[in-house]
Amino acid sequence: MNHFDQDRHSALQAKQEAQRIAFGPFVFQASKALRDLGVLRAIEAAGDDGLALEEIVERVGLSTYAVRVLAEAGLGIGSLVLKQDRFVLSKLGWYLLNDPMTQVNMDFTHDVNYKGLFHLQESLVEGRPAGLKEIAPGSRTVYEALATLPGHIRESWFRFDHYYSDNSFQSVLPLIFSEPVASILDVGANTGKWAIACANHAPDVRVTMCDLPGQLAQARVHVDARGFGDRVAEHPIDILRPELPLPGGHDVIWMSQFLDCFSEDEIVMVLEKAARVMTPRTRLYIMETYWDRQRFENAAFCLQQTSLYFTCIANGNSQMYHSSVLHRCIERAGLAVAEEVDGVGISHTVTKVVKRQQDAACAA
Ligand SMILES: C[S@@+](CC[C@H](N)C(=O)[O-])C[C@H]1O[C@@H](n2cnc3c(N)ncnc32)[C@H](O)[C@@H]1O
Repeated sequence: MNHFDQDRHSALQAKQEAQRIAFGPFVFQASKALRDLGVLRAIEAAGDDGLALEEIVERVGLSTYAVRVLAEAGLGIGSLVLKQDRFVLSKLGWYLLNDPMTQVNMDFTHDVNYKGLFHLQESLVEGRPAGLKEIAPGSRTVYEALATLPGHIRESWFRFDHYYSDNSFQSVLPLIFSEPVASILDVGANTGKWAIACANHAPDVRVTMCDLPGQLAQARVHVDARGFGDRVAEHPIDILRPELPLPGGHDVIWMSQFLDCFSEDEIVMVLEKAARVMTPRTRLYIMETYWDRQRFENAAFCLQQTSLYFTCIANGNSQMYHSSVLHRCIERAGLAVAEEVDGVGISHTVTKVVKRQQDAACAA
């Protein structure tokens, strides 16, 4: 879906939008302060009558000055409306306050990215995540630091990651289990949520979780707590080390929000590792969010901006890809797309990948 083939702004709108960008950090921080310091909540509770400035002051316990600058910023931002000297919550204010997706995105932006984005240009020029030092000094990638990030940063990272994939897990299970599945290899298992979802869905299925050792230690705790310890195994791996193979013998290989963690050449290397352990009957399912496959422009916008997190914080060389890039990598790895479903969960595409027919014939 192409949402980006028109210049839709009039000159006046374009100039206005340019000022929103010029003051972007002000708009973001003021909105977060209006949310976190209780101003939006107090105004929402007053309903259509809204609140006068001093009434807000009484309810939130900030100075008149602090409430005035914040509330006036909210007018320009559009989260508040001023009616007869009373501040009323707008629809935008309601979303900032109550919409789970907006909350997850704002907290991820603030806790994980905000300070690091100051180093975006350095990251682009040098090809490394120059902003990562703001949250994990001394780490090469965010993934090796995940298990040890400060609590609130870690929490915002995981809430962001899971908000999108959790919503898709339930809807994709029937697709994966539409053919007989005895064992699944979950590459990039993270906290073990997919392994748990599979074990819960199919009473006999066995799952092997692959990830960096730090993540697997956490995943193990979650899996055991759900009582699935006997059917879920672990295979610690740094997938980027070329000499380390993936374990073989699984009917399904599952990679959810995993390949976007790598550059194109690295993706090909990971897919080649998968291809080496695939038989003609193995299905590799890739679940990703492609910005060109989004029904809503807003979703594509979120993904395009999220790419910059990969540039500046995660690893400096990956992104939320255009689907054609992933298709090219699949082809380069000697694999073929058998089926593809868009619109899974909030914004995912699930691609079923198999060995190319002539390669499978040779292997059989
Ligand atoms: C964005 S998370 C996706 C987690 C999960 N599959 C989901 O759908 O929510 C990516 C996962 O890939 C893992 N990962 C990143 N680099 C890795 C590497 N070099 N080797 C193994 N796992 C890695 C991370 O630790 C993380 O758990």
